[in-house]
Parts: sequence; structure tokens; C-alpha cells
Amino acid sequence: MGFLSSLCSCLEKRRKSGSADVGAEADDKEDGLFFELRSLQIATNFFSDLNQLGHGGFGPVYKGLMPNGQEVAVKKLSLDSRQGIKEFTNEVKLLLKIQHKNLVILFGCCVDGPAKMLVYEYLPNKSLDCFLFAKEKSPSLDWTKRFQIVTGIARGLLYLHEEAPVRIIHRDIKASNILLDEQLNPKISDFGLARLFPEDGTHVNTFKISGTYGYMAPEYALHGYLSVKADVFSFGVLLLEIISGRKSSDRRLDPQKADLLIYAWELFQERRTLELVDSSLENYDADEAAMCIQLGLLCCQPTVSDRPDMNSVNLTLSSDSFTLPRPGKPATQGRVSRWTTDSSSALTKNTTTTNTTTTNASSTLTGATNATSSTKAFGGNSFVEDYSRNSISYSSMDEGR
Ligand SMILES: Nc1ncnc2c1ncn2[C@@H]1O[C@H](COP(=O)(O)OP(=O)(O)OP(=O)(O)O)[C@@H](O)[C@H]1O
Repeated sequence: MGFLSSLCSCLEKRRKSGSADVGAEADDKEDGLFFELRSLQIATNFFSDLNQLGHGGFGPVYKGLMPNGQEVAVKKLSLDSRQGIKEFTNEVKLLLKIQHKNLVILFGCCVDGPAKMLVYEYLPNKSLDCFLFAKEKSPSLDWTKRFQIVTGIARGLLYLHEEAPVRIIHRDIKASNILLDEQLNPKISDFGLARLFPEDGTHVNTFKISGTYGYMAPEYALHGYLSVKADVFSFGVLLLEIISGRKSSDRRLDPQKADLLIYAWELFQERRTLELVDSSLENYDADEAAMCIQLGLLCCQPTVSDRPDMNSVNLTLSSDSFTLPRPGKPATQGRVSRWTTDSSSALTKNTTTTNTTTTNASSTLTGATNATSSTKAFGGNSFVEDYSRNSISYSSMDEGR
């Protein structure tokens, strides 16, 4: 926030002094943070190829250096947003109020004729996929870091869904939309961009409604039915990718392993869940890993109401003791599934603190129905599988997860 606060104090000075020359970064005449095209041209070396960080569905992204030394990422919106300047800037003003430590900071925008740009904080470590799927970088992601990344993304999504000034459904949660700061803390990017490209009834916004293959909830992909649970589905896929260190779909693998969701589900059914964990991890917390995999599968249930909401996900990730329902078979992308609009949570938090307690799991389950029960111990932790109740209880003997 250093740049933002210095920018605000700069604008404040400008108001007080009445001077028009206190730094060319931004113009506050519309009561927001508006950058002049000229200052962004200079910052990005006239949008040179050398400054280009990449090119996404919205257009190219450039690294920029502002006169005060602050690095920024400038996203040139090349799509037709179908919005007038006033509507566009109103949306940007709204997005400026959406602030959380697990979201990329939006500094402001630039509108110049047809050109529209968004200016973000620059994150030097790029995106999670660059670490997760690159063998030379993945060693930086040990178990503790992966679990922190998972919890950070979950907190950011909870904020977008339930705590932000306006509810935001991201629609495109995936590894390349999770940027990492210097300490590899996760920050969700591209949130709220769907608001800048609204559908108008006659036009289907094919680029974002189609999200990204491999992460999309079936009801959204097939029917355009959008709810926060579409993000929960994508989060589940991402969670399984983070634990396994592989992409949701990898045709180079054996056919039975190619689809991550199906493979994870089959391992879970055969009680070989931990075989999914990234083999490059030398150490990991087996209890946390088993819980994360089960949680990921629950998030990817075909029936919307069987998926937890982000509040339940966060409670599960931060609790020492809880019961998770047994997941049914996850949805596979692009396959038609029965879905409902019920948004009730499928998770039940267990408030007991003993390490072997199984409690009722009030859930709407489609999973296994074996009438047996077993206890497994992993180091200092244990979980109880209660197949008669279709649930698994996790309890930790460690304090302060
Ligand atoms: N704030 C930022 N700091 C550093 N790099 C960034 C920033 N924002 C985007 N990038 C990089 O720019 C590239 C393009 O990002 P962008 O978000 O536009 O596309 P994407 O996530 O790859 O695809 P899509 O638009 O389909 O989500 C990515 O490599 C990303 O890592």
C-alpha cells in the first residue's frame, strides 16, 4: 500500500496547494484514481515488448516504473467492454474499494479515447502456476507454504463472496490468476473484471463466461448458471492442483491419471488418498493433506448444494477438529450433471476437541455407503472414517494451526 498512500498524500497536497504539478501519475478530477495515458506510456517505455509481462484474455499486461520508483502492472483492456466511460469508471471506483491482503491491489485506471487500462501493484514472483508446474521452482513450495497459499486464497474468496462492499463472483479462479508476493503470499488477481464486461442480454460474453477449461463448474459451463459455488468448484480444482503439484488435466499421464478430479476420487475411494500428494514434497502433514484432498473433492461436487460455501471452507481450514462428509464422485468438466440452486453448506463443523470423536454429519451426500468405521493415525493427528454416516472426522493434537 506504500504507493497508494503516497499517491493519496500526493493528491492531498495537490488539493491543498492548488498546484497541477505534483506528479503526473494520477488525476483526481473525477474523485478517483485516474492515470494519464502519457504517464503510463513513459512508465512502460511506450508499452514496449520488453516490458510486456504476458497476454491474457483481457489483453496484454506491461510492467511499468512510476517516477517515484513504484513498480506497477498495467493491463491494457483490448476487449470491447460495451460500457460507456462513465459506467466503466464507476465500476473501477467500486473495485478500488475492494481491498484485502489476499487480493492484488488495484491502483486505478486510465481512459483515453477508446483505450482503457487498469493499473495494479506489480508482483515480482508472477503467478502460482509458474511455481507449481515448473520443476525448478516447485521446491520453493514446501508443505507449509502450500497450506498457507491454500488458506490465503480461501480467505480472499470469502472476502469477495461475503465481506466486500459488493459481492464479487470471480468466475475464473485458476493457478495463473493467483499472483505471489515476495514471501509467496497469494493474491487473487482479475477479480471484478467480469463487472467491466457485462452481458447485455443480446450478447453472450463468450470470453469470460467460458472461464478456463478444467476449472469450470458444470452448471456454469453448460447452462450459464452462475453463483458463488462456481468459484467454490474452481477453488476445489485449484486446491487439488496445489496438493498434487500437477494440472487438472494432463494428457501425458496414464489415462487413469490424466483427469485430476477422477484420479483423486478413485484414490479416495480406495483409501489411497495420500498417493495424490506431490511426490516432490519431502515432508508434509499427512492429516492436513488428507483433509485438503477431501475438501477439494467436496468443492467439486456436481450438485451445487453439495459444495461447501467459502465460509465453511475457511472454518475447515482453520479448525483443529471437524467432520467432513464423504464426497460423491466429482463433476467432470463439460459433462452434464444434475444441479440445484440451494446454497446451503454441505459441511458440518465439529466443535469437539478430542482426537477420535466422530459426530453426525448432516449433509446431502451421494458418496459411498459402506457400513464400517475405521480410525487412522498420522503422526500426532488422527481421523476417524465413519462409513455408516458418510463422514470423516479430523482432529489435530497440534495446537494453533
Ligand atoms: N500485477 C501483476 N504483477 C506481475 N505480473 C502480472 C500482474 N498481473 C498480471 N501479470 C502477469 O501478466 C500475464 C498476463 O496476465 P493476465 O492476468 O492478463 O492473464 P492470464 O491470467 O494469464 O490469463 P486470463 O486473462 O485468461 O486469466 C501473466 O503472466 C501474469 O503473471
